[in-house]
This record gives sequence, C-alpha cells and structure tokens, in this order.
Amino acid sequence: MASGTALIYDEKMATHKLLWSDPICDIEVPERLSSSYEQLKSYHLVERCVPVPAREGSEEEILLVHSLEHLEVAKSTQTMNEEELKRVSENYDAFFFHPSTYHCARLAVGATLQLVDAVMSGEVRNGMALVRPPGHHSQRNAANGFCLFNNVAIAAEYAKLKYGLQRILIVDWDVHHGQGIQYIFEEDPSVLYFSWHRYEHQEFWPSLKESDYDAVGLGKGKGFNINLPWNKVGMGNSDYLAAFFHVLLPMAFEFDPELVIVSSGYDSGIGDPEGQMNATPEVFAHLTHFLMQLANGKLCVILEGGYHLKSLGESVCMTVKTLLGDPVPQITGEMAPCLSAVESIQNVRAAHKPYWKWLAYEDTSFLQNLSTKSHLLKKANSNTSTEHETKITNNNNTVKVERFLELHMKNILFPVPPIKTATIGSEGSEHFLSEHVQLVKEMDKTEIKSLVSGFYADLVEEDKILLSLGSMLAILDKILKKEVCNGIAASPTAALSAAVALRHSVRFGFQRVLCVFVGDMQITPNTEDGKMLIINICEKEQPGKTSCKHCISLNWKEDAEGNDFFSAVLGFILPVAYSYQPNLTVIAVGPNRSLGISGISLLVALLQGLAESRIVAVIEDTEISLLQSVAKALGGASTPPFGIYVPPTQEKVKKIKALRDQFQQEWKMLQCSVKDGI
Ligand SMILES: NCCCNCCCCCC(O)(O)C(F)(F)F
Ligand SMILES: [Zn+2]
Repeated sequence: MASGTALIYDEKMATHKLLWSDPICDIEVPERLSSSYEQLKSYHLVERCVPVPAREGSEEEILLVHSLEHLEVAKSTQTMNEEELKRVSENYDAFFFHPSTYHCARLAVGATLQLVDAVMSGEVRNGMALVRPPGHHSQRNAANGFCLFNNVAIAAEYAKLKYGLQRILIVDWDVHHGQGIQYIFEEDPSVLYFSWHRYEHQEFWPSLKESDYDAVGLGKGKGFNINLPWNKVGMGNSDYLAAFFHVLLPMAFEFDPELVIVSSGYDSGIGDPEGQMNATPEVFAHLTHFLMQLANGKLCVILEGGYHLKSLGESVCMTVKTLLGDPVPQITGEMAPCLSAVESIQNVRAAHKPYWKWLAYEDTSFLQNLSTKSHLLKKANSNTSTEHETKITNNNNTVKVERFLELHMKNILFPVPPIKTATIGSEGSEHFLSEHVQLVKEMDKTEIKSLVSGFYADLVEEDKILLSLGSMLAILDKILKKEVCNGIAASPTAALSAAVALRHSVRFGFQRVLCVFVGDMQITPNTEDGKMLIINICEKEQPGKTSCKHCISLNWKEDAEGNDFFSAVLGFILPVAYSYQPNLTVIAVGPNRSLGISGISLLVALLQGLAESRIVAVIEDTEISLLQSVAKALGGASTPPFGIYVPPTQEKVKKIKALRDQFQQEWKMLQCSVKDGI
C-alpha cells in the first residue's frame, strides 16, 4: 500500500511577475508561492513530506490540451521587451506576461505531471504541487484569468494517456469558475469536473451563463460537469460542507474515480479579497479528508488561486497536514447552511437528476411551481441580505480578519499524538495489529469494578465481561487524555461496553459524545441532557421506540449486491454528526448487524473528520474480519475497501428523506432543499 505525501515546489516559479500597473492582475504576486512554502516550513510540514522535483512540461505535453498557435505565442514572449509584453497581454482577459512567464508556466505543468507520476507509480499515496502561474481558466487557444497553460487539464489528459485511466475526478474549490477545464472536458464522460464559484447571478467574473448550475455537460459528457454557483458572498464552513455532503460526495462515490485531482484555489477562504467568503482554513482539512477516501487515496492537489497571504498559507498547511494523515481539526462556526446555498444545492441536484442513479428518486416538483416564480426568486434574493452578508460586511475590515487568523490558527495546529491507534492485546487482536498500533496495559479488576460500579454493576456478572470493560476503559482513557488519537476494543458485550464508554466519557467531562451503534442496541443510555447523541442503525423498528433529537434510529438492511450505505452516511449520518459537533465519537457494532463490513468501514473512515479524529471503536469480539477492517480504517495505513457501489432503492431514499424532514430543523446540515413556498 502506497504511503507518504509528495510536496513539489520550485522557487523559480516565483520569477513571473507583473511589470506594469494593472489593478486587476496585481494580486497574483510571487510571494503567494514563497510565503506558502515558508508557512509549511514553519509548521515543520516540509520535512515530513517526500520532496519531488519540478520539471519543465514538454511541448508535447502542453499540446495535449492547447493549440500549437497558443504554444507558439507563449514561447515567443520570452525575448520581448516590456512594451511588447504589455501588448500581447492585452489580447487576453486578465493575463500578464513577463519574460520568464513561459518558463514558469512550463515548470507549473511539469510540477503537476511529476505529482501525477509520483502518485500513480505508488512512490507516494498523495501530494501537493505549489505552482504558479495557475491554470484552471486557460483554454485551448487562450490565456485567461492569470492562467497560461491549464495545469490540471493537462494532468488529466496525461493520466488518461500514460496510465489508461477511464475515470478521473477534478474538484475545483477555487472561488472562481474554472471555465477552461469545463470547456476542455465538456463532452468527455471520463473526466468528472466539479466546481463551486462565486457567481451572484452572473454578476461575478468571468460572468458566464455557462457557469450556472444548468451547465451539465454536452453530448456523451452530459452529467459529468457540475457547477455549484454561490449567489451571495459570505459563504462559510457549513455551506461548503453541505455542498460536499449533498452534491459532490454522492456523485464522487457513484463515479468511483481512479484518480482525484484538485484545482486547489484558496481564494474561497476567509479574508480573500476576490472571494469575500467566510470559510476558515480548517475547512480545507475536512474537504481534503473526504477526497482522500476516494480512488484508494490517490489524490493530487494543485495550487490555483488565493490572494490573502496569511489565509492562503494557513489553508495550504491545513491541506498538507491532512494529506499526511494527521487528525482533522475541529470545524468552527454555526453548522447551518444559508438559504442561498441550499437553493443552489437544490438546483444543481435537480439539474443532474437525469444523469445519476443516486438522484433517481429526487423530488424536483419544486421546479414546476418555481418556473412561474423564478423571476421573483432572483429579485427577492438580490435585495434581501442574509445573515451571511451582514457578517461579511462587519467582517470586511481586514484588521478583524487578520486578528482572527492570528488568534484562530495558533490553537488549531495542535501537536500530533505520537500514536494513532491503541488496542489491547486481547485474544484475536494479533490479527489487526498494524505498525501504528500501541498495546495498552490491562487495568486491574478492582479499578475496573470501581469505574463500572453503580449503574451497570449488576449487569457484570462474569469476570470475562469485567476484563473486557477494563480493556475498553484503558483504551478510552488514553483517548480522553489525548495521548492517542483513536482506539479499538473487542468485546463480548459491545452494547454494554458502549454504554459504559459513553457514561465514562461524559463523566470525564466530554460535553458532546456521538455514538453510532450498528446492530441491536439492547441498552440505551438516557441522552436527554444532550451530552450524548445516539444514532442506532438496526434492521427493524424497535417496538415502541420512536426517534428523538438525541436518539435516532435508522432502519437499514444493507443490499446483498454491495454497499448501498453511501447515501445514508453522506445524506444523513454525516450531516447530523457535523451539526452536533461532537468532541468524541464512539462507534459500536453489536450482534445482528445489518450493515456489511464495507458499509461500516466507510462510516469509520468518514467519521474521522469529527472530534479531531477521536474515535473509540467497540466491536463484538467474534467479528475478526470486521475488527481488521476497522483497525485499518482507524490506523489510516490505507483506505479500507468500501465494496461495490450500489445506489439506494426508492424505499431507502424515502426513508432518508423522511428522517431529514423530521430532523432538519434540529440538525440543520441535513438541509438540501428549500421548503416549498419561498
Ligand atoms: N473585472 C475583472 C476581474 C478579473 N478578475 C480575474 C480573477 C482571476 C482569478 C484567477 C484564479 O484565482 O481563479 C486562479 F486560480 F486562476 F488563479
Ligand atoms: Zn480563483
């Protein structure tokens, strides 16, 4: 299994710069690259990466995407004087040439392709290339928006040619629409392009009609181009996460890419003058963590935009830290997407309904009554300022944002715990010990009895159970004390162990403990004080047990053909979990589990985005292969197999929708459609 994270950087790419005054282009400065690299060094992240050298992209590689004419024009600028450079630049929308631009742009292409090679060859698992000039606006025959050669588009064509890939996902989280990439792959079903971008109903640059949500691709490429327009500024962490849960990730898992390439622009982050958005740097750790679960972890992150140097640097560090497998930092801010974001999410889901199995049963009836009101919707939206807008206006003074970033980032980059996963050498554990795992010494019986006394003492009649509780508590303590990131305990009575773990964690002082219990729960601790949130995934309705805000039961019997649990994890469990913002996650698997190993592994992998990746897994000790798979997911040594993707049946879609309707006022991250009637 490949491991390691490549970092590609060459200071020569900082030579390209603006020689005359141009208020549009003067934000794309060389310091963007050097200060990001310095920031990585200051957090000791460079030394943890595998250094891979940049190289010049060859003319042949550039011609995979661009015309010979475009290449020749670019090449001819190397010997021009300032006057001539200015004149050539004026042929393009928002681009500037410098005598070194052609060389730098070839280095940017070459660096990107070096990263693709390092990942596809298995030399590393993933990596990041810090490049400029950026690429996602440049087109076959034109430079555009600071971009000369389309680094990411060339990388996709290169990977198809050299490695015979047939499914490549490009995720463009830059705040501008990468129209260049859209044009290049518009008719190509082998490249799925997802972009969100500031749009403001076509007011914001590049102000294209084809940047809207209804541009779904052409011909055979229909359904493989996804545009999510942001029609207001001030979008924040919850809007971005909602976009991943309710649009990108369900598509990505159904598409099942062999490689993921990110057009990684950070002008979508807080403080950026172009984006005017509110999302904080740690959101990029979460987005990166989600994409790492695809394509067996093969992920290439390529720098695009980002103009607030401090915000850019912090976001780059968040990205690289996560690529290295570090715990994902706690997300901040109110977990509720704004109305405008939910509208855009609803629209793009409706536009893509004809092309995706997971959207087969999507309710698009709102389109009918919307068509009569759509002009009202746009007008209404343009003048009502949402809470985001007010926040962004008073947030606008850069001093406040500078201060925010100064304070905020200090405590975010916590030291990485030395050991990732702990377990007890209980019988059978030799199966799932991997190099990351630390053996934790057993507790003695008296100590265990003292901990377990009171509420469950009568339940503990045999020593075997007492010992297993002791093992679990020994692991849990290391996690609660933040000495270890996560742990796994085998137990003869998972339900009892989980209940003890929940109680012990709350008594230890954890205020919000999430418990995802798969199988028959038997014991349900009382959660009314909100210090616990229990989601019980079981095969059938427990008689007389109705769901409530902190104790939800999800009836789910996994499909025999494969893993159909993606829609439940992405469409329900993650949104609820992220709305709750737990500071510990307990995952327990009891008897009669109704999920397959791949569904449970998917759950464990994705829930690591919460609670700074603090998870304790409690598994029935008879489930040896499940223990192995969960330990793999927790150890992070490799992406566990999520099995064959199976789309949800209509009945299951209805079940998720019913639960969503029931809880979306409590757990607002569930929102992905505007209630009918604006
Ligand atoms: N009134 C004209 C405004 C023109 N504004 C140009 C913005 C270019 C953005 C470039 C970028 O950030 O998308 C890239 F990633 F390519 F660098
Ligand atoms: Zn941008």
